[in-house]
Amino acid sequence: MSKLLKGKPVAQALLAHATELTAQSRAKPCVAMVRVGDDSAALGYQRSASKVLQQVGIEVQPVELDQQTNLSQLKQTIERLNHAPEITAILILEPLPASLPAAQVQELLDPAKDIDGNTRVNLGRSVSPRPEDLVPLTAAAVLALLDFYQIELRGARVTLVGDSLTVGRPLANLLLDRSATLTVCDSSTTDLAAATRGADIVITATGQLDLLTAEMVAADAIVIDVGTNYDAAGKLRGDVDFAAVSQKVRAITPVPGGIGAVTTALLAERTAQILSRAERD
Ligand SMILES: Nc1nc(=O)c2c([nH]1)NC[C@@H]1CN(c3ccc(C(=O)N[C@@H](CCC(=O)O)C(=O)O)cc3)C=[N+]21
Repeated sequence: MSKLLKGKPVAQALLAHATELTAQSRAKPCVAMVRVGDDSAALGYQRSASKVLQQVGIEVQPVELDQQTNLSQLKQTIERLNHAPEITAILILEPLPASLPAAQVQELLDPAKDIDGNTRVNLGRSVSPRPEDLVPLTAAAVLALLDFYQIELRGARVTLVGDSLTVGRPLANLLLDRSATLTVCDSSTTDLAAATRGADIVITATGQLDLLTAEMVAADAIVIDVGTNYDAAGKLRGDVDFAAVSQKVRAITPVPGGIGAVTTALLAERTAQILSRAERD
């Protein structure tokens, strides 16, 4: 049985900092959460993120729009939030309806309020990140967890499975910035198992249930599961066949209770930081 790399203790440290900053601020930070339609992944994230934000004293303003909302209507809403002084940060929940191009919609955000780090400006900052940058949030959560458990990246053979614009690409940048020896795989990779077997650290961010099986990993590997999928029974599961892989490897993140918990805590810490910096400057 491997060591469990739990997200909870990582999240606790981030949430304690968020609580402290929020208590010191004159105004109350507020996150606008924009949801279009009723997708279950968007709803699930809205629910867990709202709970965590409110726990540390951050207000949440849900902005719930009809499934039929068009791009120009959504643009109006986002521009209003960009200019609203009481809104500290804006999160546009994905997936959006197919009629709305997600990358184009995220690009409407003021990069200074783009808490999830989806605008091209914030994506670009992942190439050479500074501590105050809003680099893509889930990618930053992976680094926060690796750092908390003092997992060395310099010279480590890291195989990243998944090259999405929201997670894989920025995460690749953050890993390269730490001098990892990086392999990036996607759905076109011809021999995925060869790439994962040779890795000291395997990171999955694909949205494919049970993509990573025990035969695909070395016994001394560290496995980081960024996936959030729902199985046939409606249970939250990652990309990794956890039952089998956790019997074999050195260390592994659980789902739930792994990267997801760090992501929501980092969301809270960042929001508190935006307001506290604005009040200081
Ligand atoms: N613009 C945008 N950015 C996202 O980052 C984004 C998104 N849209 N849409 C949906 C997916 C999914 N996602 C999750 C993050 C944390 C948990 C999370 O907090 N999970 C907890 C438990 C939650 C539970 O038990 O339901 C855990 O893993 O321990 C779940 C899912 C972010 N996503």
